[in-house]
Amino acid sequence: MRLPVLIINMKVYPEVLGKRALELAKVAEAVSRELGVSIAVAPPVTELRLVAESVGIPVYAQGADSVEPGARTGHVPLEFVKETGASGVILNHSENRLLLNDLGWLVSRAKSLGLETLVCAPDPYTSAAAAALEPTAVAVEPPELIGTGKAVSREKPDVIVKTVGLIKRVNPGIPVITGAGIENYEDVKKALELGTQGVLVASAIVRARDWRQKIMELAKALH
Ligand SMILES: O=C(CO)COP(=O)(O)O
Repeated sequence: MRLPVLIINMKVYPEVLGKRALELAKVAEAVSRELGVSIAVAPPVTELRLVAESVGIPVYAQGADSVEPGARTGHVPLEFVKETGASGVILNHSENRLLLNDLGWLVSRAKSLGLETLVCAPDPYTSAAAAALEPTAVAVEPPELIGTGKAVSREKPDVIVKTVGLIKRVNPGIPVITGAGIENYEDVKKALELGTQGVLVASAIVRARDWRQKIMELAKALH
């Protein structure tokens, strides 16, 4: 992924049901082109192929299961994510947590498949542990701020600073991203000032009345 980056996690909000996910991805692509900034999208799994085949910005799966292809009803193995054309996968999101063993397995298997990995973690020490697995990037997201509109960069700047410091000690090559409650231009600016290389945003964009306006506002802070 090109840094700094704005990653839009669409989750499964009703606002992105069906083809609306592709519409949002197209708005993100247009803004990325206009501003020349790096924007990635993570659509619902049911829309992954459609979005990956239709836009020229990086598309991430919101998750994957730690299973090999085979007799696994209802699971999503990494091989199936890769085949949709997605370029990466979000792992261990607070709303979809994994066991450490499974996370380690997924990160290394993704690497061998050529898929990028964004591993989420709720606090600085867990983030440092995630960095030890050598994913593409780590995203620190205090779960209590997710979806609240209270930005991690405003409410808990110490969490970001500590995470950046710890990860530097574990592996200085792993970029730190942050998310939770990010709402406006200032929240993104502050996150970057505190040493991150991007933000992971959901509700402020997905639930905005005007997607383009909100994505523009947040993306401009990456300049
Ligand atoms: O969970 C998040 C992104 O992965 C953050 O969600 P919000 O932007 O809605 O707080």
